Amino acid sequence: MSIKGTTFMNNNSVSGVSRMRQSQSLRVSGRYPMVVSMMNRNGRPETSVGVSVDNVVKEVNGPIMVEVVDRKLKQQSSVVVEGSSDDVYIEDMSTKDEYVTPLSVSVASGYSLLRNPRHNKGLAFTENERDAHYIRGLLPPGVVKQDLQVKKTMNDLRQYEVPLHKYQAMMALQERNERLFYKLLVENVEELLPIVYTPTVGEACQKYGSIFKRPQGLFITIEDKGRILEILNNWPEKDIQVIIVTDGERILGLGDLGCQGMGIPVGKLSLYTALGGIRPSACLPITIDVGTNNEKLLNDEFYIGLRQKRATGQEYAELMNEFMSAVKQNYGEKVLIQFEDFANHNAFDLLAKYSPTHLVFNDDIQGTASVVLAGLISALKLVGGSLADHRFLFLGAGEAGTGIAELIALEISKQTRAPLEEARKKIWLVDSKGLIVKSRLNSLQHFKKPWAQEHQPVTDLLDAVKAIRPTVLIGSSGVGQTFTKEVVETMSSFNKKPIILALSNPTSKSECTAEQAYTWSEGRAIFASGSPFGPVEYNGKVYVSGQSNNAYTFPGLGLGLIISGAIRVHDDMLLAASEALAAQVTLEHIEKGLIYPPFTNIRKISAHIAAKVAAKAYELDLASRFPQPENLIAYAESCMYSPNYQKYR
Ligand SMILES: O=C([O-])CC(=O)C(=O)O
Ligand SMILES: [Mg+2]
Repeated sequence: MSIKGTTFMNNNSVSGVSRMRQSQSLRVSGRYPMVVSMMNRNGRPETSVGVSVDNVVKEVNGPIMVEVVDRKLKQQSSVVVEGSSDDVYIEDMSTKDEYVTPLSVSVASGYSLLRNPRHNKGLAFTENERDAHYIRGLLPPGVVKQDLQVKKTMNDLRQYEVPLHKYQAMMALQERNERLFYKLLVENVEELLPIVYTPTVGEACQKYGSIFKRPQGLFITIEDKGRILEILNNWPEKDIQVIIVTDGERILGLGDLGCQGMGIPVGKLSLYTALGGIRPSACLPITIDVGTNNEKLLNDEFYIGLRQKRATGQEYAELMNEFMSAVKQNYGEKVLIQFEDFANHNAFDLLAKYSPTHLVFNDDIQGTASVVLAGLISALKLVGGSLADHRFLFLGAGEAGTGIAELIALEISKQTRAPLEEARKKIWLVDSKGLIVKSRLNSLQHFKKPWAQEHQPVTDLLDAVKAIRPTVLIGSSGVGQTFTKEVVETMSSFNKKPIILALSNPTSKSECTAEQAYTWSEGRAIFASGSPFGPVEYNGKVYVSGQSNNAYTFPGLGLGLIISGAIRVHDDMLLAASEALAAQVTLEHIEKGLIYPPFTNIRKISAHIAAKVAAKAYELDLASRFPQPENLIAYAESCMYSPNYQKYR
């Protein structure tokens, strides 16, 4: 063996040190930014020439070659690699030996290795690994491949009939063997998405107090004021790239679940890894607990959050401000913060306040919008016309409703060069008080004001459908069964192919089911929903509907922001994400009435979205990683975390 390597682990991030010989080629690979430095014998950065990395200390994203070409390089020099614990490895090009740095010499071994979900492989540890890492005898003698583990675990999961039990089994797997969890998820995405994500995650949040086993993210409470930085430092990972944060006030359409909203950031971040390829150690779920106004939870003996009413106003704002500053201070300006499931009265303000200074986006306002716009672009291939030729009616004028409306208006305005105010006139919103019209202007919340149209008051959805005669009906109200038979029939009476999107989650909050949409429209509706529905048979024909859920874009959007080192999110990036997603819908899908591609290919879809988003970041001068890769799609793919086991030396 020609490299005498030592590696050591500190808080799960890894440094690999390898002594260099003269004229030796080492290939250092890592999927995400790592720092590669040449050191001299005193442990100082080596400045002598002879190393073909252009800088002595270099931040790189993909595999790089560190090649020693000059005999002047001192024998004692070493290459030091610092990166994530997941993917960094060093390969000696002359011998083709591969060294996986995370598990060498002094890293977790023996029993603690089996208890470390990031490195545990269960029965897949080879004979050699069992000897090298002191685990012989701690496992039964059988050695199995990861593929067989996947097969067995899927068989086990399918034995459970109750979705929540499958969810619990998946969470237990994630805490036992992270790579196996992700391999299952990546390879069975359509089957497992409804388990680790919507709709089952909604039920998991409702029962989170009872099913909670181990912390999967950080809890920061209103009582932690002044100590947020300290709390962030308690998290074992330091190199964080994505944070999803909620305060639990509007979890899906289920309302205020307080601290139990944690299931949402945990579930969404597992999709960042499975669907977008962000390495798990770079993902941090956070729940801000300022109390809850949910009386049922406050009186529930198993509730795990603060037992107090929600803090509001200045107290709330100060906590969020400290949080946002601490995150930036700790993880730098390129950490992505995704706001998730905040109530309307905070969501818009937080986004407006922190967009100019932080890399933030709100998934419910912006993520959902980019997915819906993509679906509409596809649907137009079925119904004809351009966006500007259509009339849109929303039930629900909160985050999703106004967010989608605004992105549609932006796209119309871009396509027709009409002012935004003109474009907005194609879009009508109904809230709990009826159609949003000018006469209500004074009493409207600020985010609804741009949507007040000149029209006489209309108090309910059915009358609004009759009055506006929309071609597209979008539900984002969080109230189930509001697209009644009469509403769908009326839509179908003046549209050959009414576009009906029932976006509210989970399934119980869907404005109508797929079956209702197809039956009541006599098979003519172009339908998609936020939570998944199975195929529906109507009049001897099978209808498959799409899932119009932000899960299609946030993983790819996040990946694009990360690989370009974006420092801000721009609306044009959301439009780019929509266009990239719509471009993945083939004629074959369209002919089946599908306005979204299947989730099976989601990693490829995410790479395309990431590439378009990253390209936009470079174009808008918001990127900070240079040089810009030539082929952004291939680059995005090469950066993705692989759930396959690594060989341990
Ligand atoms: O989580 C989901 O399925 C979509 C979403 O963001 C929401 O409904 O709030
Ligand atoms: Mg959400």
